[in-house]
Amino acid sequence: MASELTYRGGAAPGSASDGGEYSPKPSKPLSWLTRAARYAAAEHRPVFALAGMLLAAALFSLYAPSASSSDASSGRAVSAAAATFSHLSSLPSSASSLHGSAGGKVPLGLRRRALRVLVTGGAGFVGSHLVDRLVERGDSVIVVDNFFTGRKDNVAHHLANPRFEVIRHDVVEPILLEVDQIYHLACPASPVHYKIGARFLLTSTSEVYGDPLQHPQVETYWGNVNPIGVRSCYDEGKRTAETLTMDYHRGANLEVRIARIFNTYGPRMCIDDGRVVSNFVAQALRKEPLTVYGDGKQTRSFQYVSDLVEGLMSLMEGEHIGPFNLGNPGEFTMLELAKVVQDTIDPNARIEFRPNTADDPHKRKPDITRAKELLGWEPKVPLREGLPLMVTDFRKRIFGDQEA
Ligand SMILES: O=c1ccn([C@@H]2O[C@H](COP(=O)(O)OP(=O)(O)O[C@H]3OC[C@@H](O)[C@H](O)[C@H]3O)[C@@H](O)[C@H]2O)c(=O)[nH]1
Repeated sequence: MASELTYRGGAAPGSASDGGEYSPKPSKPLSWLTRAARYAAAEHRPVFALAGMLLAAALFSLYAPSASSSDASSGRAVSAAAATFSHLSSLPSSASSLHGSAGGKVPLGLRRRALRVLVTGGAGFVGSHLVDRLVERGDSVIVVDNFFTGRKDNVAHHLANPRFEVIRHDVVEPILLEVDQIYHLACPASPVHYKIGARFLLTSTSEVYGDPLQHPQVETYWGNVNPIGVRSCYDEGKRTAETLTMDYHRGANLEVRIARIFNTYGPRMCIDDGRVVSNFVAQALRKEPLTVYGDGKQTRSFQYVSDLVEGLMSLMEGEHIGPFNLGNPGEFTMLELAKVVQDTIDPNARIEFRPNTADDPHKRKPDITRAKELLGWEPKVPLREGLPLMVTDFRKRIFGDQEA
């Protein structure tokens, strides 16, 4: 079934490995024409040359509409959440151009055309904040979410908006959608599933650095990950997703972007999924002790969700593939974080030490030089300003509106 929906572009070109012949984005677009003409002249077969020209004209007219960016619907690439990676790598090289078709800079004075944007995992914590910003700037947004961890409540305020759609769907299954951009925030068992023409942004993670031996972490660092440990499915899963994303870029000329997201917090975060900020905030509000794992001296860098959303959008709209670290370089030990939570919610909140989990990274802090220079992005909300905003939301959700 999946394969039927996968690739409808004609015969598969050769793979990149078969003698380097396959070049998804030919640097000399007319070289084939010269070769064909030489061949036709040498073989005295003008009829074949004529047929070749007709074929080229037909292909051009087929492709031309998707290259236009002046019209929202004609410029929209057909995106089919269908392909397995092996199928996707056989897409024709003309499926997308690297720059400009899906976003990009708009000259001053011209109104930016509205895009149709797919956000997988758009009912989740980060996804729903991203959806808010995309709707706000005038785009049409389609959310695909299986609601395993996402919540309808997170996007309920958009349901009456004709520019918003939500589809209950697991992204491991094929789906056909027409979009310009794809923000892939869902974290499925198997990674990218989209055929293409749309620009694809993978949300990877700081966990690709594992328990890092370099500090702070720069994007060029390859990481220190235990391949068989209890957290490997997440770490290695995201590393594989990065690999496949880049393979698609190189092999199928897919337009891609990769973000490595560091610890993020804010309103709408899952209350009970065990992350440290949500745990501490919920515990302090419920008058329970704050559970500090290990000695509490391990560090993390905490980014407010609106900063992350701005970073993701700058990455999607910009011209650079990445990977880019998106995180707040402000570094805290877990004991320091507990202190901020005490100061914000309840100075009398007790701390209880618990055994730490296996392979817990000892420290983590993003080097964001690359994002600053190439995306013009840096976080703006310090922990002590962002945390109270999250606390207001948690208070409402834990105790109900009346006690907020
Ligand atoms: O109650 C708790 C929970 C967690 N912790 C500690 O807090 C630290 C952070 O733990 P979290 O589970 O919040 O987050 P982690 O840094 O381990 O992973 C996170 O990082 C980057 C994201 O991409 C991942 O999605 C997210 O899991 C760890 O050292 C953990 O041991 C506590 O001290 N107490």
